[in-house]
Amino acid sequence: MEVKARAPGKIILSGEHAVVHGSTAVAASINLYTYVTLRFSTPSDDQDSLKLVLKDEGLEFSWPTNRIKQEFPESSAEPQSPAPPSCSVESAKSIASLVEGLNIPEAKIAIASGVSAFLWLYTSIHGYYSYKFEISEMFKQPRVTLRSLIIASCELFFLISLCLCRFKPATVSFTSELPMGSGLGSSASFCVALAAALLACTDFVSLDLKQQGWQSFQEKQLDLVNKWAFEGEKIIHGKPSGIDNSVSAYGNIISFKSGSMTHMKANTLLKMLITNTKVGRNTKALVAGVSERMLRHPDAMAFVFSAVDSISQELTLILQSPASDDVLSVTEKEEKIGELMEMNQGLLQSMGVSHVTIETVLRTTLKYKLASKLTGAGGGGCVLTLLPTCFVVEKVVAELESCGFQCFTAEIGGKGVELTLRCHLDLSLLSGRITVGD
Ligand SMILES: Nc1ncnc2c1ncn2[C@@H]1O[C@H](COP(=O)(O)OP(=O)(O)O)[C@@H](O)[C@H]1O
Ligand SMILES: C[C@@](O)(CCOP(=O)(O)O)CC(=O)O
Ligand SMILES: [Mg+2]
Repeated sequence: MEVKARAPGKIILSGEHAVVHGSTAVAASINLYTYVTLRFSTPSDDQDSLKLVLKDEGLEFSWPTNRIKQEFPESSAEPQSPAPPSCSVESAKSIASLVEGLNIPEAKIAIASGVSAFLWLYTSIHGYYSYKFEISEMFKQPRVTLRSLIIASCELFFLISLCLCRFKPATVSFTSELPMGSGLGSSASFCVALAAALLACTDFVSLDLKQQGWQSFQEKQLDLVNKWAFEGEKIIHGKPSGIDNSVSAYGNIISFKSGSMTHMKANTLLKMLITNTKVGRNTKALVAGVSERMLRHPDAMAFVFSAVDSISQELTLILQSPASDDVLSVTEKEEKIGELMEMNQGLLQSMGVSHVTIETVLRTTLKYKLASKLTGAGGGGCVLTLLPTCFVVEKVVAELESCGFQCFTAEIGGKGVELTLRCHLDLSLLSGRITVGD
């Protein structure tokens, strides 16, 4: 049995950093995903360890399940509510000890926080919920077919093996279309995809085993995926606002303030060029830098955050206004959005999160009368450029790429996290190998 989940990355149209301090921000999902495949071991695998495979990095880690049990001795307390707990100091120490022994190459040390978030979500979700043990609906159907029998037996076999031990041996593999650490929310999509795959195996989530292809979660289940992913983001970001995991979980375009969000179907079709400066940076350090600046200049920074809030609120109104609004034509809307993006960029500069390469992108796109702003934490990473309707993009892309940057466009505002199940079963009674749902 294999569970595969995919969770999208995001762009922030306005409000990054300020959103951490309570301002409104507007973000949209993009059609670039992190994929996770979770496969619990079967007796024939003869594997008593938890394996993490980071395909893009060419890295593989593994922990014997006994070692994990040693670090996380059984908790006698039953969970009072399904709400996820935060990582305690004690658990953080256990995770650090599990990560320490891995000898992650120095050049790739940034992924240590991702590995820690992985261990936290894996051990917590395992320890917190019981695995589902329900006989397939198919048995209740009047017509029992060979296919329904195979799926039901497969399900039963899988569930029995899951229930036998607390930290189940498994292989968890990740691959992503998102450049890591560049402002497109790879950390959040990593946590959302993982939380979704893990929760899909618990009694909290019911999925249609008969359905092929990607399927979405019900709203209540999605809320839980989002809450767990937020706990994972805390391990990577330190102090996340929650906007990245929310947009990755729910998709769409969202207006987000202090944990509450408004989902928007954009009535204005926005086309954005994304330019990756390829300058690596770390969201945790940048967020901490803005907080320190706020401590040094609380009054001035309060005005900056309040200005960002107004920008995001105005942007929300424009995005929500009807498509055929006679008052605001498409061109007027685009001009207003571009201006708001430029104003936001100015405020991000005053927060100290721009970068010389970001400034180069801004200068280059301005030559073509295009408005741009950094997206995500800044300090390098990606820049957004609004492409007005009918704009021919080739020349500006060529100029940006001649500076060594990488340009691409992405569809925005699509679906959030989704998953798919694959069920394999060897039936010794039958001579051949039968694979169901593959
Ligand atoms: N596919 C992945 N595998 C392992 N770690 C990941 C993966 N994607 C993201 N991460 C973790 O998230 C970090 C990047 O997050 P962050 O600095 O917030 O940038 P962003 O979210 O914009 O990509 C990485 O350094 C790593 O620790
Ligand atoms: C800077 C911030 O607003 C967005 C960070 O996005 P990213 O990790 O750079 O993709 C932080 C947050 O909202 O948690
Ligand atoms: Mg991030």
